[in-house]
Amino acid sequence: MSVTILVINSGSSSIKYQLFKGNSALAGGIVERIGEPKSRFVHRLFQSRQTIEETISEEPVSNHGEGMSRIFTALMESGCLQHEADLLGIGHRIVHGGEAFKEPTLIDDQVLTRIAEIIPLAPLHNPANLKGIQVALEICPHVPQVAVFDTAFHQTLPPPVFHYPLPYCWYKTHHVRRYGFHGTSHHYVSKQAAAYLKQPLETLHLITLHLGNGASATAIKAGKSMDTSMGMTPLEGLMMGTRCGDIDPSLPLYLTQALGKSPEELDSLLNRESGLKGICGTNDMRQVHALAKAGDPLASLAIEMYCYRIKKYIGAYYAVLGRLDALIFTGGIGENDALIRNHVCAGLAHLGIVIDHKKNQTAGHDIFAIQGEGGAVTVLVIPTDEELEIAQQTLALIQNQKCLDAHS
Ligand SMILES: Nc1ncnc2c1ncn2[C@@H]1O[C@H](COP(=O)(O)OP(=O)(O)O)[C@@H](O)[C@H]1O
Ligand SMILES: CC(=O)OP(=O)(O)O
Ligand SMILES: [Mg+2]
Repeated sequence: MSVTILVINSGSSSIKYQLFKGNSALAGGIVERIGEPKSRFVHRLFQSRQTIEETISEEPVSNHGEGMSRIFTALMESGCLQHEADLLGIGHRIVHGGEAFKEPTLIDDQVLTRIAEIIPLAPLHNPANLKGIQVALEICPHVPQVAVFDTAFHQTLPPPVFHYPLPYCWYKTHHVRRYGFHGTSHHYVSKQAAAYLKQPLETLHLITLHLGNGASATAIKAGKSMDTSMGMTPLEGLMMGTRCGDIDPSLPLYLTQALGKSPEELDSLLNRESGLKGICGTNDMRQVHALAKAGDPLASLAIEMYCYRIKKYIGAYYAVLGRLDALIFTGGIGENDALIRNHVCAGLAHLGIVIDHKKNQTAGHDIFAIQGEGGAVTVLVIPTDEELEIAQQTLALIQNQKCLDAHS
């Protein structure tokens, strides 16, 4: 049981987790609605990436500390862990690493302070991520803990891409720039694509589309992020489940002046009440399709807007890359939604993007190619696995550190 890594993704009201032995996930789950009267804890055991057992508990979980204790108890009771000391390390997803963190980092007091300093840039995500580290440190003070940042992969963005056309001093004084997110996912699927195509990542020009609740597109050249649709925060870019993505920056000012909206109301409006939900009332793409099928014109409009905006980014990133070897769909929608993939790719034959409708209907857990005849661009559906990527990066860093310690 020694090479076991626990991955924690701690959000404001939930903790997601997965326990890995090597590259195999043994168990995982989620504690959600923490602090609310109706919490829910789902614990699953896996074998060959399939769930073989699922336990659901609806007892209240009052805080993150209690949530983490429940996770450890479940891991021990199900025999996945005998003792905390069986863990070689714990990897934490941290959404915002600012400019300070370009790679996975071993957590110490100084790192905790620096993550806390970045809170103003990611007020929705970083406080909850920090909380996850704090409670994991309380439960496992002797297990090495590693922070893996969503922003790290995008630290290669060139200056003309990451600067906003705003007074330059804001960058210097307030770190105002584009950072990009979902980097762990974009990085993971780009490596998977290279392995599938049997070509070195360094030779490939790729566009990766992470379409989950949050959604982002990235242009990747020679394994490096050259542009990405999210910006200083995960609000910029594509239309998302509840986030608006790109809008006229004057709009919040207009809403303040015309409707007297406060900053808090605007934050909630743009982050939680917009996107698919804002247009047709639900952020669940499956429900959007059901509504559209039943004749709801706003659900059809939401689907068209969603796909149109992705198409625009594909065109822009094609121009950035100069050549496109593969277009990659991932995330809950990208992996499962043939209709969205079809709408996104429709009319892009002039860019070499053509879909085979039969192949596009494939469903499964593995990578599959869906390009059709005459399409010069390979189109791939690749299940993302941010947790596995975090586990691998955590393990690599800890093993490297052990080597360094042994030689010092
Ligand atoms: N079979 C499916 N068909 C269409 N959409 C799906 C399917 N399964 C999940 N989704 C959509 O995926 C989205 C959530 O994606 P996911 O990557 O799980 O999100 P998160 O960003 O929370 O990790 C939701 O909009 C959900 O409706
Ligand atoms: C950064 C971000 O948008 O993450 P998520 O998709 O998990 O909300
Ligand atoms: Mg996800």
